[in-house]
Amino acid sequence: MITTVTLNPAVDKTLEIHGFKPGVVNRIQDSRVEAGGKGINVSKVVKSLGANTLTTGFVGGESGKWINQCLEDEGIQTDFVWINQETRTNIKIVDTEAGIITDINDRGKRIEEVYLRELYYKIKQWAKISKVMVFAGSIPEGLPNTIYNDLIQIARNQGCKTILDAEGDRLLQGIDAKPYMIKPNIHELQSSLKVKINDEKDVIYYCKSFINKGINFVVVSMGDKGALLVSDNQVLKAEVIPVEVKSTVGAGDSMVGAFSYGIMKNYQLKETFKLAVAAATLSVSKGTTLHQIHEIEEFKEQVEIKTLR
Ligand SMILES: Nc1ncnc2c1ncn2[C@@H]1O[C@H](COP(=O)(O)OP(=O)(O)O)[C@@H](O)[C@H]1O
Ligand SMILES: O=P(O)(O)OC[C@H]1O[C@](O)(COP(=O)(O)O)[C@@H](O)[C@@H]1O
Repeated sequence: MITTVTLNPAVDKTLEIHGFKPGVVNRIQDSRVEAGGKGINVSKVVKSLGANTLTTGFVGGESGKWINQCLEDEGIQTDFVWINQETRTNIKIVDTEAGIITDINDRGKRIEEVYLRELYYKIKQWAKISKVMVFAGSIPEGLPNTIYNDLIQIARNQGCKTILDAEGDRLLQGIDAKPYMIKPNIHELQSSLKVKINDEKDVIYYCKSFINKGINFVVVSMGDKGALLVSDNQVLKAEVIPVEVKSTVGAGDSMVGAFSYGIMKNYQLKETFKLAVAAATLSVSKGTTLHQIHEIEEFKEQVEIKTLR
């Protein structure tokens, strides 16, 4: 089983506006709401691939109940810690004229110590029966900066392989706990390390520094420039598959979902990378809803992976 942990889930509200402009009245053409947050999106992809998945983290209020219900309806097992505050709503504005997406993410409500203790307990229990555990997304106020480091250690001590998708200090602190895999996007890599990345050689250089710290492999997604995978003895590059973009929200989460699946199944890295690019491409062209496995498989045929080293 694959367990995903979202410390800061969200109701994702997407607004499609043709020619969005700040400072004037904008008219919405179309809108939709989805259960979101990085780990939750990962679970949706795992479910689409046909594997069992459970999702945990903090939720509360009517939004929390709604998220929980959506996930259960999709066949995703849930075991959230229920807080006495409302789960956040994140707004995504899709400008259908310019093809630009603007994310407006709420910070999320403060988490009290008592809820954190409950989460630690749940992580330990689920890690015992999970092959892979995914930690993804921002952290709400009230949680220590070392939270991902602590949780990864708990999961690893139970024999679970871990994946971390975070940014800034949370990513760097988490890396010290030696997760099996990390997946920053190129912007997160730059901002976390406070460096300017000029080309692929730079990406590979920084990924190698993580490998030297005990990470098994690093995937850096680069939006419409594709993705790089760096391990101890391989550097792979995936080209992007040109598609009509519906929304890039959750594209990286789809990659992580497919990687967690491939790791659980002990697939070859190259094979898993193909699956991940296919899942991300499908998400870009159709959004972060549940997909059919054959739709992912169809894109997989088109994925080209080059071996750089
Ligand atoms: N415009 C696009 N067209 C086709 N594929 C895309 C596009 N943007 C992203 N992807 C695919 O999704 C993957 C993850 O996207 P990225 O935006 O880097 O992730 P994140 O959501 O973490 O920021 C990319 O490596 C690529 O395979
Ligand atoms: O926890 P964060 O960093 O605020 O991100 C939460 C948002 O990220 C998402 O998981 C999408 O991921 P990306 O922004 O990486 O595409 C949304 O579902 C959610 O609103």
